[in-house]
Amino acid sequence: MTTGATDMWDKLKDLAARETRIESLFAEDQTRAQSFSAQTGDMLFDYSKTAIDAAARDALLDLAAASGWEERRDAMFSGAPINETEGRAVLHTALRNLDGDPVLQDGTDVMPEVLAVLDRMARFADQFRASKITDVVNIGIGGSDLGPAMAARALSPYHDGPRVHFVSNVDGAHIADTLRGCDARTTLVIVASKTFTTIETMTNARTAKAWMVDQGGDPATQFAAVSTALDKTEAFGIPADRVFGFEDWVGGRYSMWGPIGLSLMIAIGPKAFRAFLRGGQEMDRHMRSAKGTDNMPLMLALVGIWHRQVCDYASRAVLPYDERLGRLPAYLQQLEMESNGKSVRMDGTRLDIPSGPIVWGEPGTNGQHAFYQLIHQGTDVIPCEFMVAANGHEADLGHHHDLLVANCFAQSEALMRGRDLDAARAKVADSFEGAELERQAAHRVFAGNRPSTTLIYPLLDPATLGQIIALYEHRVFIEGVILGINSYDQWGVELGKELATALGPVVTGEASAEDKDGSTRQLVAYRLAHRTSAT
Ligand SMILES: O=P(O)(O)OC[C@H]1O[C@H](O)[C@H](O)[C@@H](O)[C@@H]1O
Repeated sequence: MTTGATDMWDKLKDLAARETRIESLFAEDQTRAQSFSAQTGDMLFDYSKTAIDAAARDALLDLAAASGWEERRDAMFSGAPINETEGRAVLHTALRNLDGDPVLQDGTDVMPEVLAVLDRMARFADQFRASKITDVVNIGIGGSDLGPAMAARALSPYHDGPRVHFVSNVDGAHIADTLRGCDARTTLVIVASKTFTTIETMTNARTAKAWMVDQGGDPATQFAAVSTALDKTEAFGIPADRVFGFEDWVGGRYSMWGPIGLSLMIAIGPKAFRAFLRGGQEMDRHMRSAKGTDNMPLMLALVGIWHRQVCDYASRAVLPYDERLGRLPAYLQQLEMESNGKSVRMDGTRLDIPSGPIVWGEPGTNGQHAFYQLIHQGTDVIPCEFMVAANGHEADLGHHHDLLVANCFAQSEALMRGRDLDAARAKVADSFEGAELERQAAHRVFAGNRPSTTLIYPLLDPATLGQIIALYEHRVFIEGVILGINSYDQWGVELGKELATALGPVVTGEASAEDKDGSTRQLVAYRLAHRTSAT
């Protein structure tokens, strides 16, 4: 790290060491809520309930400027190979560039092909939406599963096509439980895999094919594929007219905007799918044009940097007050942790500050009755990222939504304000006295001063979901640039895959475990001793 950069981090650490009381920032600045928020369109991102004050924000903005994130952004959009360890461009934004402005990759405009594939997807989706098909089974994992699975659930009010199911796990339970509810004669299977080599997906795809043949369906007309590896889809026996290709400049966890989103498009229809893309495109435009504190992805990223790398909080909770965003935390886990969970910088040197945080969460209000205890009173500070719509889709259940919103706002207020010892004493004064009162009161103290942000929007419609996902993608990108890491590779997933391949014949007894460690040998021995069937 350069001396200048070290100084910036040191300055930020000093600013964090002041242990600012968040509530007092509101007392000092009547306009704090407005000035520590960013807005784009109807969407509001409020980060005023954090300890970031004007000095801290300026220092964070200096850090961002020094990282050269804007040049890096422009390089990304212009098709430069910013994924330097794999020598690839990062152009998932082209998939939502609906107006078709040229995007050059190696001197060739990718947009005609992108838009042609989108049109083909739409024709295909319309054809199956109007057919006898009752069920669509998307077989994929990681980036070939989480995006469409998350969005199909998020956008269920727009779902007017066949049922969609998502099978990812190599655990036979997943495909078995899914296919049990489907009729092989009216089911479309989409095999979604960027590489078309992923063991889970290929195993599930072969099982689904055998099931279809066995149950009277026709894989020749009821299978489709989404991949960058067209030779492999052909070898699997899927005719070219039912294969949707994309290029290696789309990372797996950034791929739901293109053909990987086919299952979603069949569920909600091409029009709603395009609205989703349009939302993403709007966020791209905002991220490319809004300056400084007006730039929502930049501010979301800087809040992330402040909490993880400056304040050293190890995790962040994503807490959507929206039941339909139940898979968003899992989606963001891949997006954020696979992108920024790196210990080595782009130049091969060691990262000497923390990598990206642990991302986790569940929808509210459910989490309130489960793990929020620790967020409020545990010894670790966990920055919370709340999100909520001003309106629900259930017009006749407006009172539910009122309660949902009230709970969301109450949590950020409670985290910030806490409850001091006097207030805790007052709570129990009627029931206890003396030493017992003190003891009981101590348990009811909330330290408060726990940071949170809130993202709020009118309604979770397709365009809004597109905005949210693109917002988080850009946040990950900017954080990655500031850390100096490559957010677009994932070498950390390789070793386990290699060892699993080697262990395949060991766990069936065909190969010896003798070169393994004692624990692995014990586990293999247990498995073989208790194995009831050889399949
Ligand atoms: O789409 P596929 O090639 O089947 O890859 C599916 C997933 O598996 C890999 O192990 C990567 O960790 C993910 O980034 C990827 O999304």
